Amino acid sequence: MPSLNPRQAEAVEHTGGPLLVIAGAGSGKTRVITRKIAHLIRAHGVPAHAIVALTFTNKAAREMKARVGTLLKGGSGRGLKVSTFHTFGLNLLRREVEGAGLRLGFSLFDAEDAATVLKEHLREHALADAVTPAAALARISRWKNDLMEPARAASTADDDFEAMLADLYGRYQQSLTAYNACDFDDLIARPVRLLRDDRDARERWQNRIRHLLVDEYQDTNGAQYELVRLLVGPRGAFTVVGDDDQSIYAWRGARPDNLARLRDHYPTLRVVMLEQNYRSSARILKLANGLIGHNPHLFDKRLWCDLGPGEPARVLVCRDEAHEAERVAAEIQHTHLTKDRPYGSIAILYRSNHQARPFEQALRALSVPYFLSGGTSFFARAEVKDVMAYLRLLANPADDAAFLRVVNVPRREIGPTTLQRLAAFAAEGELPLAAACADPLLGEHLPKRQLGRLAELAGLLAEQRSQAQAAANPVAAVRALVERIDYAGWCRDNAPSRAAAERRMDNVADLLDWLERLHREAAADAAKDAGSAAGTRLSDLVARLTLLDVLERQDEAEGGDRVHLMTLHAAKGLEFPHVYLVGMEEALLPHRSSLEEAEDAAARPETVADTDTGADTGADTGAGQTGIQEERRLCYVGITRARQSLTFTRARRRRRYGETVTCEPSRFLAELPAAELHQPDSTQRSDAEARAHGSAQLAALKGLFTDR
Ligand SMILES: Nc1ncnc2c1ncn2[C@@H]1O[C@H](COP(=O)(O)OP(=O)(O)OP(=O)(O)O)[C@@H](O)[C@H]1O
Ligand SMILES: [Mg+2]
Repeated sequence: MPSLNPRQAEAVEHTGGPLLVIAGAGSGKTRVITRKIAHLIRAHGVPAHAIVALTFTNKAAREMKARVGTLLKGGSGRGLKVSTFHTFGLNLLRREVEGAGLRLGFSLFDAEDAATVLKEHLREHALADAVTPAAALARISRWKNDLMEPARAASTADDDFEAMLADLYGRYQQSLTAYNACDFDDLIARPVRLLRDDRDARERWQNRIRHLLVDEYQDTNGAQYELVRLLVGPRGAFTVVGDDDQSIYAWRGARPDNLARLRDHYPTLRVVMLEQNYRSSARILKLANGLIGHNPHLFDKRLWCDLGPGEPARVLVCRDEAHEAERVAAEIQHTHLTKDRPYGSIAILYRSNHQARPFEQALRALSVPYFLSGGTSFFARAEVKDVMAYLRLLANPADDAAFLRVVNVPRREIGPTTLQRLAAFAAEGELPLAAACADPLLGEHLPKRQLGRLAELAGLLAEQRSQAQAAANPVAAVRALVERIDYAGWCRDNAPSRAAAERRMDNVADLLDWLERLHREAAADAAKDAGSAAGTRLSDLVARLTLLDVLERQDEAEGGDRVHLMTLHAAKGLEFPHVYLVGMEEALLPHRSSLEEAEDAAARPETVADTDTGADTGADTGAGQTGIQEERRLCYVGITRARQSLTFTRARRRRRYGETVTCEPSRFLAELPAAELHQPDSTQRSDAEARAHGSAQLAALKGLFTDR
């Protein structure tokens, strides 16, 4: 098997039973997955549609599909299912709608929709001061990720507060059922429940899937663990690959000990460790190993490489965030112009989205093209949410969250009192709000004028809905609706400027075009996959759209030679020749929240003693350290993205909430082996600035030639 080392080949060829590949960053875990898929199809004749590969981001799924595509020439990979866990769950629910306790055309609620539902319940029970919707949602999410139903959550609650949240959880689930909606966590929890309780469904799926592969397995949560187990069944034909040192989703319920649990559940589990790193130079690897050595480990791993020592890593100390950004931007431009370093080979990685802004400004000022993953989501924009809400209502008339969003967009003069009466009436009759609007009995509760407005809205929705259902292309009906409500006019009247109004309409146009494209794709899929009852219903399109996060969308616009800007979370699994890991300061990385957790723990006398236990191993195992450990893993993920060069930066001061604060260097810098780090002394600051100046001149010169 070419270009696989013996261990990798062993992992690829072991196709009969359960297999775990546990290995450090850059050791070829993802390569094992793609090669194995190709091997199963080519050498074992497994049909592509009987293989399921699961990842955590849309980008990773798409890349994997593309890689397998190049390995398998000539269409034998068609029908292969590579997707995120959530997309897989959605597809399963669409095929098993009734068994899963849903009705056709169910809605997918995002975090904001879910918060709207919770807010209603909090208000109704006068709990708005007790807990925020976001905090309640986080707790509910953890219960769901641990597969705890509301009743069990209530019976295991330790105190009144937990009991109150468990009660809220129950009400929230009832609302979702009434709205015929799922939230993101349900996309995993519902399939698990279905497969657990319904033997026929379970056998159907187990027969359908001949081999299941999971990348980044360390980030699976309890529900995802169960889902994998139920899908593979007793045969256990699966391959999972992971690295406990790269587990960075504990805050979302990820359980790296899922790696260890596998051994208990599958006694025949084969474990393969990979130790050769093919990605990074020796110095980068030493830094990575040095840092992660401060964490306790589930598995002991050694990583080596034969790529040579490489360049020393640097730490640039900057005055403030603007200086940090300018220095990095200037250096990027300089190396691009003088060393022909492609912009696309460079990544700027940071802990939190808000850190991106100064870098965007600085790069723009130097006309360096860049590409930002994440940031304000396309789907968080008001105009996109408005049109999406209309879409959702057309797809699912019971979607009350969508109804409330658009009832006065454009303005219909339907006031809060009217809405409250409508809601009370709807609740009494157990009707969705949109249906209540058209109910003949509503007239007893509302004055004529208000009634007329509501009826008009209901009529509009019903009419467009039947058009959407009748049309071969439901997107045309959506376009017609946007025209009919004169959404463009509403934008003009409500945007702060004409330019802003145009931008909003551009986004709406983008959304519609995109929907059109998805519709075509879905139609093609349905034609190929005759077993799917999915078709191209509007609700499918809406659900697909909701699942695509901003990364996906922006990836489409990617292309061209651009610097990558992204968070450490988004960078997982990726690699870049040159990496800038910026904002290496306490409170940024490690993130403030993890520091607070550590402080809280230290303040509790009974746990203080525990902090000593890690001392002899050098590992950070003390109380309150789990957050810090996760931050350390994030830093490890960042370092191990780099192939050739790695540059850390930090600022001495930074503006935070409107005031300038002094910043401490990140503790992680001190944990790195000093011999591998080069810290140019601060007089070089002016150096970088001089370079920036020189670069600007060079750029101007280059421009002179290329413009002609
Ligand atoms: N046997 C090999 N020969 C040559 N190159 C390899 C080999 N195995 C992996 N690589 C290369 O090493 C790099 C890292 O591989 P890959 O991304 O699969 O690692 P990984 O273990 O999944 O990393 P991460 O933990 O960051 O996800 C890739 O560029 C890949 O093409
Ligand atoms: Mg990988």
